[in-house]
Amino acid sequence: MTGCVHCISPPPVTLYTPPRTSPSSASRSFFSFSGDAVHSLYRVRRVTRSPSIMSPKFQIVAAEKAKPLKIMISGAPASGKGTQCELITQKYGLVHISAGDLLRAEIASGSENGRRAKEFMEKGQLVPDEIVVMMVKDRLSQKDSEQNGWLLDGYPRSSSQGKALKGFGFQPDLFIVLEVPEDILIERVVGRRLDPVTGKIYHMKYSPPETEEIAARLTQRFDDTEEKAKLRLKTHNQNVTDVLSMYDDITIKIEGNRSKDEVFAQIDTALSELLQQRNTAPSSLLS
Ligand SMILES: Nc1ncnc2c1ncn2[C@@H]1O[C@H](COP(=O)(O)OP(=O)(O)O)[C@@H](O)[C@H]1O
Repeated sequence: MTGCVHCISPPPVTLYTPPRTSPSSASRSFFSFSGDAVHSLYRVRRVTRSPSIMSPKFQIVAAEKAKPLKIMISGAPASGKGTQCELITQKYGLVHISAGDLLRAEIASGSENGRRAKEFMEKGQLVPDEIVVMMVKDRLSQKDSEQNGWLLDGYPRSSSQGKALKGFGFQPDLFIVLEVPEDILIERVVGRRLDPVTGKIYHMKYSPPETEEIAARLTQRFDDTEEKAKLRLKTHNQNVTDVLSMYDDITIKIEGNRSKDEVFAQIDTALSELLQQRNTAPSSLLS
């Protein structure tokens, strides 16, 4: 990556000046925080010509964005993935890529792939790889995902999908697995509703809509009935062990049967630690 002294963008960048006694540390990275959001890591290195506008000998010569975070999240139906994804993307600025949402968009488009996908989704089964794999790959390859990092939700759900992901060169940094007891999952699924206007997810018992107006427009996913949720859960249980075994070394299991803030606090800690590790290992980070 190349850059120039005038390319200091985005703005919340702080100069790092290494101690004079340690010339070897003239190249280093650090976090740039703005409000609540972790924006990026930037490399600061020594420049040979010292321009007059900046008195230290060190300045940002390239607003080089370090490798963005690549996170996967998994969990049974209604384990809280959607809610946590919203909180994660708000704070970390990652692109949320939900396999289920991509498939629902495909159905809504009226395409042949969408029609076929719906047949499997109705039965709570996995949609065949020939439909899902390229759909997810294409989304991961888009510029925003490459630049900002991604949060992959509901993918991979089988070892063949995991292998395909690896084959395309997508290597996640962390695999978050939400664990929730089954009886609670079913109750969560049947009470779940979506506000099509705001995209907000409600639960008729645990987080009911604020107004009558919102209540009147709420929709339910076609596969959020008890019968279909049980089928989805069965499919999930059949596949989860295979997928977990592929990502043993980067998996964190989170107890999902807590308030959304408590669950997020655990995830947030893991992500902050991950970023911190990168901060203290700059060479591997920026290579
Ligand atoms: N990676 C995937 N591979 C195959 N089918 C998928 C995948 N992700 C989602 N689906 C299909 O979409 C349905 C809905 O998925 P999703 O929206 O993630 O909800 P949930 O995880 O609550 O079942 C699944 O039951 C399955 O039929």
